Amino acid sequence: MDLFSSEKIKNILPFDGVTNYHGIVLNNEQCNFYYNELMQKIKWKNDEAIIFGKRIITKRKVAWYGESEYSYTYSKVTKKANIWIPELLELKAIVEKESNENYNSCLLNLYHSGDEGMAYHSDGEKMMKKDGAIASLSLGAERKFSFKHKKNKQRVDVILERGSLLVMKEGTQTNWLHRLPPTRKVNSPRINLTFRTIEL
Ligand SMILES: O=C(O)CCC(=O)C(=O)O
Ligand SMILES: [Fe+2]
Repeated sequence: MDLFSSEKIKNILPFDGVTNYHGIVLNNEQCNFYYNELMQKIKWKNDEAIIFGKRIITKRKVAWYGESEYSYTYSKVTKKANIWIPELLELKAIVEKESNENYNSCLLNLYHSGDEGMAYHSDGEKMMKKDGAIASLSLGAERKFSFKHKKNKQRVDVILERGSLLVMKEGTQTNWLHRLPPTRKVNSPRINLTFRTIEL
């Protein structure tokens, strides 16, 4: 983060957490380039999860990447990571510079249209660095993203623009849930990358 860009960075949570919206960090050309590369090169798979004891397959596609083929447990199902590809390392470098943090893994989500989303949750898996930053980079369609306070249920919405960066930091996962609500207004795909630190 440099002195001049810090003006546009703001904490969107009113209390009990820091989540900084950095605005657009990739130009139009970079957005098109990485969107197309990731669509083709990522090993997209439908996600499996156990919800209320039942195994479900999501319409949304996902992929985990990192420096080794570590196993990780997410939504109660254990999966194996893929090794970084050059395009992801380039994006990781951009995000690390902008957020002034380091990451060792990335979860990618592909929402084919507005009828795919993600329900309220927080990202506090055992393997994740406690209260570590999670940097969320968005490509493709713009979507609304919502936070809900775990105790008083206060809500905060933010529009995640194409090429934008949102960094969830201290307090966010402990005190707030977040979701990507489904919407009828969007009928084109969105790719989201969340860079994280996993303790291996
Ligand atoms: O798609 C998004 O913007 C958020 C995804 C998310 O919350 C997650 O992968 O944990
Ligand atoms: Fe999340």
